Amino acid sequence: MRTLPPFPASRPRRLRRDAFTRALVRENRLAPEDFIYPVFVLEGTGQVQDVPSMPGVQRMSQDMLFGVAEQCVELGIPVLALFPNIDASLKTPDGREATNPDGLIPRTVRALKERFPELGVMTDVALDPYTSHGQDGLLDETGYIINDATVEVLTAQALTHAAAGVDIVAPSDMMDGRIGAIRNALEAGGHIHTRIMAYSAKYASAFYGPFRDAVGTRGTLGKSDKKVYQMDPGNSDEALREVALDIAEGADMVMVKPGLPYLDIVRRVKDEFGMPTFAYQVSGEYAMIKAAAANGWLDHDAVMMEALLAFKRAGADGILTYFALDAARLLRQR
Ligand SMILES: NCc1[nH]cc(CCC(=O)O)c1CC(=O)O
Ligand SMILES: [Mg+2]
Repeated sequence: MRTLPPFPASRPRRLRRDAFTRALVRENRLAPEDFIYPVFVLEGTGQVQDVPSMPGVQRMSQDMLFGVAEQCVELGIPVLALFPNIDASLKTPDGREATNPDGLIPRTVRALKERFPELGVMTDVALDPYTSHGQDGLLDETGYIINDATVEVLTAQALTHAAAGVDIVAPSDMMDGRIGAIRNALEAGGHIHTRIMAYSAKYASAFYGPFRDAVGTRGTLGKSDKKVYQMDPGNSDEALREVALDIAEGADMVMVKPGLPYLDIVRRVKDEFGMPTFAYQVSGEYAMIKAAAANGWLDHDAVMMEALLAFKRAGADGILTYFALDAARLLRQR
């Protein structure tokens, strides 16, 4: 950092005096194009269910999702991220429904791409919504989550989504080597345009609770955790190794998750690799802001925009956020 002329030549407050100079020198800005909107999909028609731990978020059937997709297009939100709420009767220990070409997600992808070709669609590659135990992979007889056999299923799942026409697959499982396996299979299958957004540095976080309500894995997972594959919250250098591996294996974009408590990781990843870098403002972060605002303890819109701007300042190119519609609407009004 250059040495500055001392006070009173330097008066940093000069540039803060008026809104016009604040705007002129502002280093980071939010735009609707920064957002990816995660949505929860259900079977059926005309279905809309509130998620109590995520006020303002609803699971909905495909037909109800079209209205949301339309709003994204109107507001300039570039991508919808789909997460399924799978019927309990379809959950098995091996999560085989995840590779059903006529499953809920492939059908939803086809329907969305047909009606809204200009809207990007991203899908989650992971087994947790499909397994009867709620883990993101297959278990051995001791209950350990097996890596390589899981990668095979994830690869089949990603191919199923690609065949349905998805634009971006986003493996959120944290198995080793899955990015390379998926990339090779996509190339071999002629899906050369399918982008991979890798959940590269995904931590074993307690902030995912409300999401597990939304996809219905809170019950299946029970008291188990995901610490044998998701990262330890104490680690930072390890995130760089994870990101390096995913880039080497063929990730187009990388992600850090959760968001706000992990902005130091976002900054390190962006500085080290200069890759398109995303952050996931997860369900627990959303729920905290909603709960405080509902109590009148925080100003909802102000805190929402400040938190989202903080991601940009930390170096994120985009943010997965349940606030996408609200924030994009506010940005429109300004
Ligand atoms: N593959 C599971 C998955 N994909 C996205 C989230 C969390 C998203 C959120 O909390 O908003 C999770 C939860 C988990 O790992 O248990
Ligand atoms: Mg990894």
